[in-house]
Formats: sequence, structure tokens, C-alpha cells
Amino acid sequence: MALLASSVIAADYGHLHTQTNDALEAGANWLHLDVMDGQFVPNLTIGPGLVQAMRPIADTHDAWLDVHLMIDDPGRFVDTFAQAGADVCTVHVEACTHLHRVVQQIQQAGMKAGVALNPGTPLSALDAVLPLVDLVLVMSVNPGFSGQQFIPQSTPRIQTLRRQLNALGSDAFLQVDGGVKPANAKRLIQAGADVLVAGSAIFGGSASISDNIAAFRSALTLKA
Ligand SMILES: O=C(CO)[C@@H](O)[C@H](O)COP(=O)(O)O
Ligand SMILES: [Co+2]
Repeated sequence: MALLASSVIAADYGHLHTQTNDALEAGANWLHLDVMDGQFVPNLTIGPGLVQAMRPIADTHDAWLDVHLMIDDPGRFVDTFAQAGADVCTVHVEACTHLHRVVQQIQQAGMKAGVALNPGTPLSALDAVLPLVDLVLVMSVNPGFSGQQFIPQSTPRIQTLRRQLNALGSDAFLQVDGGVKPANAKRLIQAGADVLVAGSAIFGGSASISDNIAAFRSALTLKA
């Protein structure tokens, strides 16, 4: 059973309430919120105010707010995002000097702790925290922008991480983010991912949001 996280970065910000509501109504499970600081990645997006504004929509659909922090030294803002209502807070291993401490900080703040890896970062960077985390995020594009091409080398990375999590007896989510489409969704789930993040495949193009989500639903079984 797969979970689909709709990445709000690709939505029309002028119609955010309607579009996020449509996505959850059509069967998306989580709202994925990409926070970028113009430093860790070459783009600027949203902050805690928008996370807080999404909380009532998420509550209406019993959905999680999945916050993906692409910011340097993210420990500075963990409590702020907890107060804003995030359920999951994911930080990049490349952005943390004290990764273990930040994971603990996220969990102590009452959120699920996620750790993300850029495509160029060895999986071994996670070894020390893998037994502790609630979610592992495999970036399948270089972070910063929606609408990029899926990097094929991401699939064997998912397979390896799935084996490692199973060997640890971990029930952490394994999430993949970047270039995820109905056409590669099933392969990614077969490789071992259980949360697919999709932005442009849900909010982009000329088809409706509900048709785009229906295309994911025909490629895989989404959790109700
Ligand atoms: O974190 C990121 C990008 O840095 C992602 O969440 C993407 O923004 C997803 O968009 P698509 O690749 O699905 O269009
Ligand atoms: Co993301």
C-alpha cells in the first residue's frame, strides 16, 4: 500500500486552498511542503506561516503535513515548524553538522523525524541515524525546483535502503521525491519506497488535479 504526498510547490499559489483541497479530496494522503532558503538550494519558497495555513485543510482530510526543509542548519527552525503544525519534519544530512541531535530535537518537538539525502550523497551518511529515524527521503532530483527529470540511479538507492531498514526491523517510511510520475510510480514502490512525493504530476499540465491523481491510483494502490 502506497502513500501519495502532493508537493504544494507545484500548485498555483493564487488558488492554494482549492488546489490542496482538490488533491486531498481526490485521494492524495499527505501535503508535502518544500521549504527553501536560497542558501542550501538556489530557490526561495515558503515558511512556517504557510504550513500553519495548511493545517485546517489537512485536518479536514485527516492528512499529514510533511515538511521538507531544504535549509542550512535546520535545527534553528525545528520548534517553529512544530508550532506551525507539521507532522513530519525532514532535514537534509548535508545541511546538519549535528545530525543526530537534530533528529532527537524533531522527535522531542512531537514530530516524525525524516532525513533526506541528495542524489550525490553516499547512503552511508545515514548509517548512524538509520535506527532512530521515522522517515528516509531519497531525493531523485537535485533539490531546489519542481518539474525536473527523475535520476534513474535513485532506484537502486531505494532498493538498498529498503534492505537496510528491513534488516534493522525499522518501520520508518521510505520516501522518494523528484520526477515522480504515474509512469514510474509502480517501479518505485516495487523498489521499496512507500511514500511517493509528486508536484508537477499532480498540479501541473492541462489535466485536472483529480484526473492526475486518478492516474496514480490506476498505477498503484493508494492507502484510503
Ligand atoms: O523537494 C522537491 C524539490 O526540491 C520536490 O518536492 C519537488 O518539488 C517535487 O516536484 P516534482 O519533481 O514532482 O515536480
Ligand atoms: Co520535497
